Amino acid sequence: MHAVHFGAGNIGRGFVGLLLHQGGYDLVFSDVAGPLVDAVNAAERYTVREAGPGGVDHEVTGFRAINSAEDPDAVIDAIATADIVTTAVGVTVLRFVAPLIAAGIERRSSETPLVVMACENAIRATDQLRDEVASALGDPALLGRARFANTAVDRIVPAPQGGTGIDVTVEPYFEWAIESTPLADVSVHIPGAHFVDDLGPYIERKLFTVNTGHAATAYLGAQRGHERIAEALGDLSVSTAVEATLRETSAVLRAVHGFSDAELAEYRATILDRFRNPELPDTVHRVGRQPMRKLSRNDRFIGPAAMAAERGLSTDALIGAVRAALDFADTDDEQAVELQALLGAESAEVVTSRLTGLDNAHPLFAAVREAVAQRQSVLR
Ligand SMILES: NC(=O)C1=CN([C@@H]2O[C@H](COP(=O)(O)OP(=O)(O)OC[C@H]3O[C@@H](n4cnc5c(N)ncnc54)[C@H](O)[C@@H]3O)[C@@H](O)[C@H]2O)C=CC1
Ligand SMILES: O=P(O)(O)OC[C@H]1O[C@](O)(CO)[C@@H](O)[C@@H]1O
Repeated sequence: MHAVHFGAGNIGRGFVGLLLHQGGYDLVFSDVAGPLVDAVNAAERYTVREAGPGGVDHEVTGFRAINSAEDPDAVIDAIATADIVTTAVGVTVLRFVAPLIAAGIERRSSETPLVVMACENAIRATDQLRDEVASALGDPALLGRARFANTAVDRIVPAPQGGTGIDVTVEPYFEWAIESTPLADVSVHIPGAHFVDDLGPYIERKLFTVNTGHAATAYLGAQRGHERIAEALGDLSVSTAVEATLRETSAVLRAVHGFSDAELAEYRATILDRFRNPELPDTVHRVGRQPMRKLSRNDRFIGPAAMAAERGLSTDALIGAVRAALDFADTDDEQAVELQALLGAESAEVVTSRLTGLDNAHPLFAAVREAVAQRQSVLR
């Protein structure tokens, strides 16, 4: 059995690659970063080190890497005979990998369908990938040669702290939830993954708790001058605001999906403990990366805040986190630079609709516009 995984980065090596290896798949990583591809090919094994209580080390072997920018044909060949294709490249990059997956599907001769799963922080990321693959296929009927399953992946994998090796440090916790219905006629061996009929509640609970909470910690922490996530949560003003933000998203999750107060409270507490892990070298810059994506319509802030506003639930803490995100001016982050330029160039009304995709009649619009106007008054 073999799997092709796009994106040999943090989650690719530290989570998806590790679990596929444990499931018995040989791994072909596909990446566009030349030095990373070379480093993967120079190694016979790498270590995934779980940092924190109960953490153990895992060895990954049986892998190689292909530079898809230099040798796309080799990637297409690998997909043509693969059992599984996964991605962890960032949701905005899916459209660039889709043509390679489509070409691999066209080149397949096996009767067994190819399993395709996008492991990105976004709702229905695999559906987005499937649509891109469909439009890249010469004959749309060939889509029947693949099975596309949405997933929710959860493990904190910080960026490596210097060095050129491919070992990776992760938290001990992980969760990989996979939609089972599209996979009814194929077998997938991933130990530790769990298969669910309806992924909707899982992905929204994950994105609107883990990712809302993590990003809120990053933006509120950066606003108060903190560098590390664990250190930011040690600041009572940050932890109080983050907890209030997550109480608001929990209220939405309870209203929409029927989770109980007790299970949501336990989920929030576990997550905040994970963020506080002092052994994880995680920074506000990594967790806050790409603020425009994070402020988009269906993502971790505007998604739950819109759902709350539509139901007459409180959004004050979520708007506070959005206000902090608007302050995120990391000059090394392309989207942070673009965001600050947009804030300086356009009216609050225009910034709000471009950034969030909200209609100005939406019940959340005025509160976001007010946060934007506040940020602009500081900038001008
Ligand atoms: N790091 C984490 O803790 C988690 C990350 N995720 C999601 O996983 C995805 C990846 O995140 P990270 O691994 O942290 O980022 P990363 O930046 O460490 O890795 C992404 C990799 O994708 C590669 N890449 C970019 N364009 C590509 C292309 N066209 N073809 C092949 N490879 C390409 C990059 O060179 C890089 O090595 C994101 O969607 C993120 O939201 C999800 C859960 C946890
Ligand atoms: O910032 P992104 O790309 O959405 O993904 C990283 C996020 O995903 C997580 O791993 C949570 O699963 C956090 O580490 C982090 O907040």
